[in-house]
Amino acid sequence: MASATTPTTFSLIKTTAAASSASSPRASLLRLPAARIENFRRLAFSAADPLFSRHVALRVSSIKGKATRSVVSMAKKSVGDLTAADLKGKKVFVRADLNVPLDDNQNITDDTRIRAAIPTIKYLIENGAKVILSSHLGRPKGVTPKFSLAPLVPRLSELLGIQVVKADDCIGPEVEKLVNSLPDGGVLLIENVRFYKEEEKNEPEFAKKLASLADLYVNDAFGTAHRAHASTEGVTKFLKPSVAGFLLQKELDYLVGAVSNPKRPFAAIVGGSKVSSKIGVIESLLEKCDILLLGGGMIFTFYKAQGLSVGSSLVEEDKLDLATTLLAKAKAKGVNLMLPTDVVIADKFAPDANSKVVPASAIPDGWMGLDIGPDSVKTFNDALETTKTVIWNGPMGVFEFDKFAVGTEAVAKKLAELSGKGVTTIIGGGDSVAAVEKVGVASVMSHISTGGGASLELLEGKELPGVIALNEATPVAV
Ligand SMILES: Nc1ncnc2c1ncn2[C@@H]1O[C@H](COP(=O)(O)OP(=O)(O)OP(=O)(O)O)[C@@H](O)[C@H]1O
Ligand SMILES: O=C(O)[C@H](O)COP(=O)(O)O
Repeated sequence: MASATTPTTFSLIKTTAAASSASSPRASLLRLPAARIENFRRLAFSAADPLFSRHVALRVSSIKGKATRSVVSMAKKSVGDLTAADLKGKKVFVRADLNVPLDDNQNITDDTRIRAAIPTIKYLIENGAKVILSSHLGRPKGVTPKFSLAPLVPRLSELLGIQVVKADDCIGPEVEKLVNSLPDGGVLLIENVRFYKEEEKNEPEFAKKLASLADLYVNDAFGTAHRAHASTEGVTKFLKPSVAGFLLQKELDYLVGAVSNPKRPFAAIVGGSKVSSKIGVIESLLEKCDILLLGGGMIFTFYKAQGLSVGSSLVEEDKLDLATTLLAKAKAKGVNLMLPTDVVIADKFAPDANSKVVPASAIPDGWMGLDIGPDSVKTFNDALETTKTVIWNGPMGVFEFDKFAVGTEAVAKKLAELSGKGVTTIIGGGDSVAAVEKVGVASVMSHISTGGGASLELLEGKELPGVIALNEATPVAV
């Protein structure tokens, strides 16, 4: 049975580009309340976006039988589609991304990814499944004790409310023995799959061995969904059904659904170190957003492309033409692309550097820009005031140094304020998530992605191998 907070699907329409223009989904709208018809139109319209049509379907949900709102979901079979009848006594291979940071004493310093994996595991154990839980940790070359998953067992057990059993390997007779002794509703954490080089090489024989432990497969490892590895992609060839976990689904709902089909005005804030690592994201967002705010180290390449002096700020000389092209593209598309008007400059790259605020056009030689200035914060805040959807990827400055964290923290605070007013706020992973957590406003955002690389690839419009490999959801006529 679905838990009280788990949306229960009572109708599902696969909104491929073709389906959205066909008459059947439109006809099915007639049975929906007026407010939800508008929602549906928005969603169906966005099916013209090829990424949306491949990853996303319309899901009309109910909680405890009460019709709620339409939410977008991927057109992949979900763990929520499996009932107790499908799961009781079944061995379920769950791939999660439990790649959490550990300190020198093997203490977990951020358990976000463990907490994010819990709803799927809980759903499975509450429905009587035997869960074989797998993950990678770090990038080990062969068996490396410091990358063992053992330190995760106490926290997992605490969050699940049961004692999680740990295997010393991820394949082999000892693991099989532990699987066979698992009770219904039990959880076995198998060892780091990356202790075998075959994992990252996606070797079919290794995938087959992992798959042989279970009856069916759930992928909830959003953070690793951009990797075609044995435990994320290879196993799906041997386990049917292979379905999406709740976390994977939620990430796609926001990073594909809400972005392809935003409530407007839609603003994107892109920062980070280099323009070269964000080209794909900027180009993709330029197709969708109304306002694009740029910050971080990349702005100096844009300034220099416009003929400004940037002192010793970070510049990618080989991307000057690209910056000019992106500015022209934004103009042609009617996107309001805004660069910071002032910057905080430093006399060295250090936390205790001397600093001052100058207009973007007045960076002296020998000084480098490490944050956006107060005027820019105000201008950005004013621009964000009117928005209904905001996505943020990449810090505004070198936020690791307190002196240069002001711009990034101001954006985090503004997004928290907007979230409180009903604006959809999506934080796209990596350093921006760290910044939001540092400010203590993570819990108020609409969605905080658990994937750095994976969220970036999704925002670039790429398909994720770990998602593509899953079974399609069965369309249900309304
Ligand atoms: N003006 C600047 N000069 C130099 N480095 C900067 C500047 N502004 C931001 N950075 C650096 O950019 C880095 C983050 O860039 P990155 O592109 O990796 O962001 P991200 O996309 O949020 O993170 P991830 O790649 O982990 O998802 C931070 O370490 C920050 O210090
Ligand atoms: O931390 C991450 O981004 C994911 O766990 C993927 O890790 P990887 O980059 O080592 O594949």
